[in-house]
Amino acid sequence: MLLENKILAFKNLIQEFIPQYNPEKLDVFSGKQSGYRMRAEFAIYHDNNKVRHYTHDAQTKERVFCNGEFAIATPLINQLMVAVEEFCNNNYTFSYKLFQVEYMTTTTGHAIVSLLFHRPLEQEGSDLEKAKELQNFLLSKNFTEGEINVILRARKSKILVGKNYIQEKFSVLGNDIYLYQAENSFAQPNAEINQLMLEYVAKNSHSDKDILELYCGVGNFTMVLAKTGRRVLATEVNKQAVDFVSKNLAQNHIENVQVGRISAEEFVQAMQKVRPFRRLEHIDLDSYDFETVFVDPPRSGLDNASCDMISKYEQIIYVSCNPHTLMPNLQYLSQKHGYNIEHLALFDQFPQTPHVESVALLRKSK
Ligand SMILES: C[S@@+](CC[C@H](N)C(=O)[O-])C[C@H]1O[C@@H](n2cnc3c(N)ncnc32)[C@H](O)[C@@H]1O
Repeated sequence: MLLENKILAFKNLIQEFIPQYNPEKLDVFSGKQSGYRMRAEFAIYHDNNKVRHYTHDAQTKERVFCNGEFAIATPLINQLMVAVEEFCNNNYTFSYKLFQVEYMTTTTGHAIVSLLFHRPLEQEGSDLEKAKELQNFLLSKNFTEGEINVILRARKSKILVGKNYIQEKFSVLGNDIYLYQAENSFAQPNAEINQLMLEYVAKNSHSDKDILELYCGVGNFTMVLAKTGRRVLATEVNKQAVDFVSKNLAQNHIENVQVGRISAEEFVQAMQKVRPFRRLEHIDLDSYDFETVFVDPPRSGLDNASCDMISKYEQIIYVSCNPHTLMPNLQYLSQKHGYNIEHLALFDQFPQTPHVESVALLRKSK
């Protein structure tokens, strides 16, 4: 889908849900049209003892084979895909129950290749050996000077050769940010656009008081908010992601952030003192003086209780990957809680697809 059409669709939603906002004030950020996807997953088709990567066409739902020809993915993913097929086809007794392969890459040249099987894995035997062989085979191709990590997964078992995370680097308004991105935790798929979003947030989140962050993942935005706010309380439901926030804070020498492993819905209850949570025992909630709330929810957006909770604060920064849930949330926050929508920005994080990312800046009307 062309960017112009996405902008038009976004502006139509603005007019439908928040007609008080002038759509011409929409900022638009775009980047590379191909080679932008840092992570991708493919299903595996078995064809006469050969494996083939495929995905589905979004419109026709038909299988599209894409060995090395998945234009929106990074060149490294495409190179790895060809090599993984070569290895699997030369080792078909290893790959015969393979059903999915996932690739994660960074701009710094690191990669994780995860192979998912419908069969038990031999932890000590040939599967471990094959995983090591695969890693050596991929490294021998000299696609990158970075690390290549290999993971085999099956029901209730996993074989790891290397690490389950890779280090990404962003440069935001002159500051370098290092970010471990972990297998099985969320990572923004488009590094170029993520960098633009980080800069946008850095420019618009200055606070002399504290910042509350919900849905922080491994701390992608947290590292920026730590620089723009006095203190940050970041929360996230995924345990592995929370562990990586701590690692990311440490590698960036950040000390003004606390992290809580709690769902956004439970955090609403914690703030309303409905019940105490052992997982928040290390945090003195009453010591925080929040001025800004930063949210980056999944596609489902925020429920009304979460909107009601965050509406106690002066400023809201809302990052969304789904305009169809963002807009009703903005309507609710402005109509029920008197927020002024100061700015909307659209980021073309997923060129050649209908999806967009957007950021809304809201402030309590005086
Ligand atoms: C769109 S991702 C954003 C992550 C992070 N802000 C980033 O930029 O990488 C949404 C995150 O919300 C987390 N999540 C999903 N449902 C949640 C919930 N009910 N409460 C708290 N976090 C949740 C997911 O694990 C994921 O890390």
